[in-house]
Amino acid sequence: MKNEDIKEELNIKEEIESGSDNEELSGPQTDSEDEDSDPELQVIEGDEGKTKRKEKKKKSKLTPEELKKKLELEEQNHFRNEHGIKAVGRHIPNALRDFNELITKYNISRSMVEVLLQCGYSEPTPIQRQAIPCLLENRQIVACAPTGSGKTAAFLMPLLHMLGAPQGGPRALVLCPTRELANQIYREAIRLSASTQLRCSVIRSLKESKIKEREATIRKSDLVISTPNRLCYLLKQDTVGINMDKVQWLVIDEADKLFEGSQEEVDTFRQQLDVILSSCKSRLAMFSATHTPSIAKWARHNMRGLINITVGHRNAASSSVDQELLFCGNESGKLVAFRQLIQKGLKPPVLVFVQSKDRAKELFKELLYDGIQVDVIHGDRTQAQRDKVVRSFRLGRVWVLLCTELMARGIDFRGVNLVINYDLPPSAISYIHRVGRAGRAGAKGRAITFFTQDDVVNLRSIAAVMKQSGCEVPEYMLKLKQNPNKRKRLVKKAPHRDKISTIVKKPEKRKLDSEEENKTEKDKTERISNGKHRKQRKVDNVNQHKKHIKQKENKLGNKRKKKLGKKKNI
Ligand SMILES: Nc1ncnc2c1ncn2[C@@H]1O[C@H](COP(=O)(O)OP(=O)(O)OP(=O)(O)O)[C@@H](O)[C@H]1O
Repeated sequence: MKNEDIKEELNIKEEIESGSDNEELSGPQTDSEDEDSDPELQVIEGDEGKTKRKEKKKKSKLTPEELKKKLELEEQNHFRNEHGIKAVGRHIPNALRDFNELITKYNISRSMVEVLLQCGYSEPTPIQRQAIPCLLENRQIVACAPTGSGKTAAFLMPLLHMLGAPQGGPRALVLCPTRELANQIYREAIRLSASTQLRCSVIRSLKESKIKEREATIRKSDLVISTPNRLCYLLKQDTVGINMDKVQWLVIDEADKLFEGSQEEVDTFRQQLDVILSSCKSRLAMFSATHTPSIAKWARHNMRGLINITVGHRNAASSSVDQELLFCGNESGKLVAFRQLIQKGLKPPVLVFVQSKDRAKELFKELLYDGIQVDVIHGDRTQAQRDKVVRSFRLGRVWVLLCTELMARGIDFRGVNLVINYDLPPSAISYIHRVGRAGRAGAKGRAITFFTQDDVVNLRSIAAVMKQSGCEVPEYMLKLKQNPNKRKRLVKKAPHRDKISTIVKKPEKRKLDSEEENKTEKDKTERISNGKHRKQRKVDNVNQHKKHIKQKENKLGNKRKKKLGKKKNI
């Protein structure tokens, strides 16, 4: 399947991103400010066809300085091509050759770079090569790079350098969609800021009793990490005196997630973003492994001097994950297939995705006594339980972690060998993030996606993503007919599936039970009152029968008396 088809499948229109050199941070940009209408705009990409187009440009004589610039640009183009980096915008900073350049060119302290090396980061990943210099040169960016490619350090590293010495009070904010991810980013921030005096904090608890305490911590922090909900809640508290005036940088991780969902959810996030942006005048950077038209449009209109960075193919699954589809027929077939995988021997850690909290609970009940160290995480568990499960999984105490979409984005569990999509993901975007929990930081991983006859509607887009990342997919899947309306509905509401259970059904009893359940209250009272009538009728009948016997007895008695009387009279 061609690249264009995949974009169509993902419902993603290729948009022409624009940039402006104007360093003002807000105010709308006109749509005419696109790359074609701007002769100064650089388009740097891994596609040779586009570079050839540039060669056709006027062949005027260049001054030595212009020639030097041109050669440097060509060299940079080549370097970016080698690393699959595409950048669109004006005056794009050169990509990093190595971490040493941070010291020589950007004055980053040697101790900070040494921390990177201690973390095992011997050389920058492609997204780090391009995003770090952009942020260090104060450019607003929208960055799209594969799952597990080091986007977190790509924004934390420059933020921590730019914050410099601690000043007490938030000057950089990182927003992300889940608390688990916020905790993870916080941990990475602590690790990377080890050589500094900077204070980092994550907004965790919103219990009334804890607000004051949390507020005090945040007031002292230089870098704050939060979900939008929690931050907005804190900002709305009358008592809270968090000053956001000093915030210079706002980073939105998993940005497309916060811009997706129902219209209501998107509107809520945009309102939250407005609240946050109105309380600070910061520069903005957005990161994700997937990119949608809505985010491109929003960024084009709200981010001045924007640079769009893409690594590899946009909206592609990580090429280091070996992906396969497994037809299971129906829901009970899935459980059989899962148990067969266990029998063959699963190599932990394994992540298993299901579509809802209820299904996560059902599958957990089923697997609890299967002899594997299994646990479950979903939105109905308390924060303490969720934290404990994540910790146990990281420590290897839990081998198989059952989870919902909650864990699909951003979560970095070292060495996840296998991701099982027990339920087919609702969209290709969700699929990319779920399978991206394996095969991180260059490691190899595997993903198995179960599907049944009912899942065919979503299969083509997922098969297309698989094919693009080099996996084998049956040809017929790429030609399956699609129903866009049904697909959209599935993204909003998970399809109905039979309960995950191997408990043997007792059809007769179950039928009676379900009949009972289906009865309305009126039916039930009618039945009760009918019952009463029947009982009453029975009593009445018995009484009548007794009366009748008595009457007969009486009659007989009278006859006898008369007879006796006659005899006495003789
Ligand atoms: N330069 C580097 N060299 C080696 N490993 C790195 C480097 N940068 C980051 N990593 C490691 O790569 C792993 C994935 O990084 P990270 O979680 O930032 O990925 P991501 O791109 O944000 O993924 P996702 O899209 O799933 O959120 C982490 O374990 C991190 O420690």
